[in-house]
Amino acid sequence: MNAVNQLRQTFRRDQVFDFLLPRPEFDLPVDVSHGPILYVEGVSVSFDGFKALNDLNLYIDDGELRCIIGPNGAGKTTMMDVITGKTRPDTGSVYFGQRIDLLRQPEHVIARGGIGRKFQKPTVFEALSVFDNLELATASNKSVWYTLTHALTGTQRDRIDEVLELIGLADQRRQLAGALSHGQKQWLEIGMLLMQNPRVLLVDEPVAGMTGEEVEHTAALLTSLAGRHSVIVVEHDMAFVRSIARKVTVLHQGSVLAEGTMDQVQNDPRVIEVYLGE
Ligand SMILES: Nc1ncnc2c1ncn2[C@@H]1O[C@H](COP(=O)(O)OP(=O)(O)OP(=O)(O)O)[C@@H](O)[C@H]1O
Repeated sequence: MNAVNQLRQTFRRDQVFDFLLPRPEFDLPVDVSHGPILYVEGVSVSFDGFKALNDLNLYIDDGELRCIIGPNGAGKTTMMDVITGKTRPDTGSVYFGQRIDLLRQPEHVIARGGIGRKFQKPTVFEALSVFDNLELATASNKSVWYTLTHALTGTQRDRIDEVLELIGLADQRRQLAGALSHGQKQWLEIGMLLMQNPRVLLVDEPVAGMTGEEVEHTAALLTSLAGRHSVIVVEHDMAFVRSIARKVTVLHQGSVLAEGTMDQVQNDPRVIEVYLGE
C-alpha cells in the first residue's frame, strides 16, 4: 500500500481506532468470586536475553494490602510494568479477576479500568490548588476542557470532600499543590488516583524522602485503603513495611523467593542471605 492509500485508510470515516473501541469486559463487575483480584501466572520478561521476570507467580486477593520487597534488580518495577500494560511478557498470563485478560488491553484502558499506579516521584499540577487537582482527576471520561468549564455535580463534590478527608488535606484544599510538602504531594497524588475509584492500587516506594511524621501518616493512609481497594506496595524501607505489612512477598531474580508474614520472611534464611543480610 502506498503512502497516500495508507493515509486514506487511516482517515476513513468508518475507521475506528483501537483505543476508541468500547471495552465491554471492563464494564462488567470484576469477578473476584475465587478470592484473587490479580492473577500473575508463569510470567517471564527478557531484556536482551536477561530474565527480569522468570516464571513469576503472584496472586493478590481482593481488598488485601500486599508488600513486595526484594533487592535492586529483583524485578519489582518490571512486575508493575507488566500488570499495568507497559511491558508485555514473553510468556505467562495476567488476569484482573477471573475474566479480564490484561495482556489483551492497552495501558490507558487498564489505567481507566480500575488499576491505578502511583510512581515514586509525585506528578501533581503544581500551579493548581489541591481541590482543582482532585477535580481534574475526575476527567478521565470527559475532556480536561469539559471538566474545567462545567460545574461539578453534587456527587463529584462529595467525593472530592471524602478523598480530601481520607488523604488528610482537607485544610489545604485551596492551597496551591506546588506549595505542599513532599509528603503532602504524595498523598495528593494518591487522592487523584482514588478519584478514579481503582480496584487495585500499585504504589512504588511511597515513603522515600518523607519525614518520620509523613511516613506514619502514609502508613495510616495505605492501611485505611485496604478492604475497599487492593493495595500493592513496593518498598525498601523495612521499618515502614513492618508497620503496614500483613502479607509480604520477596522477589529475587524475577521470581518469588518467599511469601508470608513479616516475621516469617524476616527469619527465612534465603531472604536473609539475598536481601536482609545486606
Ligand atoms: N528496559 C530495560 N532494558 C534492559 N534491562 C532492563 C530494562 N528494565 C529493567 N531491566 C533490568 O531488569 C532487571 C529488573 O529490573 P527492575 O527495575 O524490574 O528491578 P527492581 O526490583 O524494580 O529494582 P529496584 O529496586 O532497583 O527498583 C534489572 O537488572 C534491570 O537492569
